[in-house]
Amino acid sequence: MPHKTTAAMTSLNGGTAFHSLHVSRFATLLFRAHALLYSFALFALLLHHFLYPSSVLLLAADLVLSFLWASAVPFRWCPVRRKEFPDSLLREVGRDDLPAIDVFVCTADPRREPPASVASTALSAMAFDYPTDRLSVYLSDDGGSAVTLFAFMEAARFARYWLPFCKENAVVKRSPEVYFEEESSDKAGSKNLKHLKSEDAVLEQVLLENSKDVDIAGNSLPNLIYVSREKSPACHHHYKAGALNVLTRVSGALSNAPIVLTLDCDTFSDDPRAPLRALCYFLDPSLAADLAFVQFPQRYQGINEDDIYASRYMRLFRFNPRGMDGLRGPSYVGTGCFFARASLHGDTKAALPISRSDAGRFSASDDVLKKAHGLAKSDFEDATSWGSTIGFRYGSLVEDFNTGYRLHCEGWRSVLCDPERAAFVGDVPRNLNDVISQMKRWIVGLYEVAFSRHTPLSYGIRNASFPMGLCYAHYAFWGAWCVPLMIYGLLPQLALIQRVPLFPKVSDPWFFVYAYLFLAAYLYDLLDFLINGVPFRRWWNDQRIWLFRGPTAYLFGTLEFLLNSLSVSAPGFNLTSKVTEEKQADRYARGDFDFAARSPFFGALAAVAIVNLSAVAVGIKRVATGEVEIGEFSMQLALCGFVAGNCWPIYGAMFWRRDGGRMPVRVTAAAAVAAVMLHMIAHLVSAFRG
Ligand SMILES: O=c1ccn([C@@H]2O[C@H](COP(=O)(O)OP(=O)(O)O[C@H]3O[C@H](CO)[C@@H](O)[C@H](O)[C@H]3O)[C@@H](O)[C@H]2O)c(=O)[nH]1
Ligand SMILES: [Mn+2]
Repeated sequence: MPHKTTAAMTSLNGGTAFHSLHVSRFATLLFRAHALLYSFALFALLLHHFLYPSSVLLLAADLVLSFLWASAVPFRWCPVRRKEFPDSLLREVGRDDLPAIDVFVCTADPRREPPASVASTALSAMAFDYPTDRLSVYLSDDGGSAVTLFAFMEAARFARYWLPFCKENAVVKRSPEVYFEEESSDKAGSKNLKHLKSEDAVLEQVLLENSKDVDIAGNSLPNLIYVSREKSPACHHHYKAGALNVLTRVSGALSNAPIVLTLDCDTFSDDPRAPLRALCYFLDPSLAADLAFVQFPQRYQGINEDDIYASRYMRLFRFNPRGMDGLRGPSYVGTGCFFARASLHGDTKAALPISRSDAGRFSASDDVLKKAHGLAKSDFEDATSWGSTIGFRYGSLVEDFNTGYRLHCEGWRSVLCDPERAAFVGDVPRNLNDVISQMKRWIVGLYEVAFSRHTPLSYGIRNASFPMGLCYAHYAFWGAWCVPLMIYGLLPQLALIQRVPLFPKVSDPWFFVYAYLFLAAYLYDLLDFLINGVPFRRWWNDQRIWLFRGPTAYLFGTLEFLLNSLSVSAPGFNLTSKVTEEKQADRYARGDFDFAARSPFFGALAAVAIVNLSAVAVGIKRVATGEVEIGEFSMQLALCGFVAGNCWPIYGAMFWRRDGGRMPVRVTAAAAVAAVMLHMIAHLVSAFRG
């Protein structure tokens, strides 16, 4: 397998190159050839539907599949890889001329996001290999928790030892929690967390000030500021986007750095030179004029060997961004992203390029603090453009996706910074229910963009370019996967049991269209993973989880969005827990699926699994007894065999596992009832038609 492709190297920066761009000709050509053939086959498939109509549902499934396939083409059309040369940057610019950086860290709930870990994330950013007189770290605490504030006071003291220690010993892992690999003592959940109470709940506290505080070696420390914005029932607080906008304003008053880095509370820095890498782009005059953000991919720690829940999101965070980078730039993924502040203020692009020596002046005088206080009040944004045309955008649970998308539509660009060694590392949910819940929230948020007046299908295509609009449409309608997955996961199986053939016989030439479409899609996907050095088993698990999302995250997300649209329910941000119970963690480390929750997701998943298992059993029996001819049902049999094979962990969890990760009996029973009902409906329908 060719791991390296021919690389064309272009220097984008006239004199000293701060970065380079590689276009992989081989991969591009290979994909375009594949895309051409595949689109012919898709046309043939649709033609077949019109010549020999078999089922409207299958037609609907194939139409959605075709849309999702076509909208994913731009991701592979001309992917690029970049490289940064921070040493060249330092030689050219010099440390004293680097622009100031404001780092934003968000946290929301001390029970789900242990304050010690959050503080560790902040410390890892404070310890960046960067002049401390132009580095400020802001924490937004949406939980308004006294424990978090206390943890940050301790962190401020600890920084006096930690920063010189890192620098003297050239430590690369600058998250103390990760460095010491200690289990933080209060991870198991502290019950009596006090919430801060002050007159109006806004609380801002400057914990470290560069001009005053020094470490034990006498060097100055970066600024560290704790912010807890005011929340009131009268105003929507807009979740993380609201928190980020408060930080944007508060930091604007205090330090006003031209570069802003956003981090989730679990995303620690694992490369102290990450800011320098981002600056390789921001300080390149040929890019700077319209560069809104430099995105590092989301990467994670603690994923098990085979990555059973496909937590790496290879397509989402690794492959697709490279493709978008060859267009107008990758989407914003919420963390590990450096912004040009000007782009957040909706400033005209003339405000850029960032002046190199824009050190920003930190001031925390009483006047400034008073002003900042007002900026964090809950009603400050009333009748302003915050969240609509400036700052992080509101109206979607995926504020990151929405914000990046809108910036691209406004003409800004972005760059993917994807060094070999992960620069930022975060946590993944370690039980299946959390994994699915997280994705369900994303699906709802993505639909909110899909069906807004800024829908990528028209607004996006018009404003961000045709291929960018398609990429965004692909994501925005991600939940639509539930249509083909549910239909292909149930209909052919139920029809098999009712003796209704749905697909061409093996002897029929049309059979090859189906076979080709399935195999080519699967093989190409596998190739994508293998070329990128991902072992086969991880790919296998990835496609399995994709199937599992059909009756769970995709379906429930779609239904939830529908209910929200009808105002039956309202969107909510269910925070991903960063705490895993010990037994769950053990199961995850062993690579055992965790079905312990009494979750409707598992009920739906198990129902589909039971239908497929029964179809396999009945189908094999019928073929063995000569009741049906195998050629007529071969595709239906192969399909339920394939799905049932993928469902193996579900059968284990229902029938023979005895450990804590097995499926609750109630869930299994509910699923069995649902499966029986599906069979009855199928029976009635076929009786009615026959
Ligand atoms: O009201 C809120 C809700 C969340 N957060 C913070 O937002 C971050 C992300 O929340 P998390 O529960 O970890 O969501 P995930 O789904 O794991 O996060 C992914 O998806 C989010 C929504 O698209 C992005 O914001 C994140 O960057 C991205 O990593 C965390 O630091 C939270 O503390 C807040 O500050 N206020
Ligand atoms: Mn997260």
